[in-house]
Amino acid sequence: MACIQKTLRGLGVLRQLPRESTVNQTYCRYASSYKYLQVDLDKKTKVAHLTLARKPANSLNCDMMKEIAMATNELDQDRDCKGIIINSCVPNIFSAGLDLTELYQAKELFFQDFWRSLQAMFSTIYGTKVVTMAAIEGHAPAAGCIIALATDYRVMSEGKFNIGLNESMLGIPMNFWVKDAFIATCGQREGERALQLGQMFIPSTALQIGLVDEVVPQELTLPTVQKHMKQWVKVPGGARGLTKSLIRQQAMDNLKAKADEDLLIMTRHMLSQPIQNTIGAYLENMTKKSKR
Ligand SMILES: CC/C=C\CC/C=C/CC(=O)SCCNC(=O)CCNC(=O)[C@H](O)C(C)(C)COP(=O)(O)OP(=O)(O)OC[C@H]1O[C@@H](n2cnc3c(N)ncnc32)[C@H](O)[C@@H]1OP(=O)(O)O
Repeated sequence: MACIQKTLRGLGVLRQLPRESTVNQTYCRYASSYKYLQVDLDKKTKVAHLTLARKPANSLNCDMMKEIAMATNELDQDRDCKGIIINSCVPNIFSAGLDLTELYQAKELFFQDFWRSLQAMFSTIYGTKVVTMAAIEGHAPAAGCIIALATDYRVMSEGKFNIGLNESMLGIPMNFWVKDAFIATCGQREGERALQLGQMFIPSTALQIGLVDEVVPQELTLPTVQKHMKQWVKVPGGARGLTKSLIRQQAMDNLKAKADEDLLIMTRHMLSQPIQNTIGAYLENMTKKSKR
């Protein structure tokens, strides 16, 4: 975990985090400092629920990504926490991805903070030693999919939902750590196809390509994740955690070593006029759609 904290500090995201939860009860809430999350730790089961709570679509603004990194880091350090379930309180939407309103016409300094927060959110979830699982009860495009990809196990709801990395379709070129996470999960061939095409998948196809581990009726999504979590946290934490680090350390090291380069490249792309025009047009379409 020292490694995650170092990365977060390096990325300028880690501020003063409370070392321990303030309430010493069986069911403990870390709520006080979070605006866009609900974080509950059940000290009996040692499982936390980190619920994305930014209506209307859980689009990830800069502050929300910082909160997710901080909450994950806080839980990682809590001896009473062995597992984190990430879910959403917005019906039918896990997360709509990056907040396009913050990306549109962003100033360079703000964008840098934004992108570092995205890097930190991913690396904190990806690098935590505790078990992480995603209950995807709705759409999970782009950065919504990235949150899910960073976890250890993903259960998605049946229904007319989409998950995937549609960046190419938005004119946004893929970057290395998202590509690596996708390929580590779905394989080289699927990566070549899905990432170039910016493909989004319905739940059954996401299951076929290994992007999610299970698809179940919506009302069973969270209970299914809770059931798996119960099993995973029974495995001796030291051995499991070290095994997880062993598997993920190379990717973590790469991200740390090349975070500045990633930021430079993405700043150039994301603030370029063609991508800004695409984001502007996309936002206009979304506004028109919601007025209908
Ligand atoms: C580049 C390197 C690789 C990866 C690094 C990470 C990069 C990631 C890039 C991104 O994440 S870009 C964002 C991509 N996201 C999307 O393309 C999804 C856009 N949204 C949708 O497709 C839909 O909103 C939905 C399928 C998620 C939900 O559909 P529906 O239930 O019909 O809701 P609405 O479309 O009416 O949306 C409700 C509400 O939320 C606003 N909204 C939705 N998505 C975003 C967003 N990404 N940013 C900001 N705001 C968003 C939408 O405008 C509506 O707002 P109202 O005020 O009109 O209610």
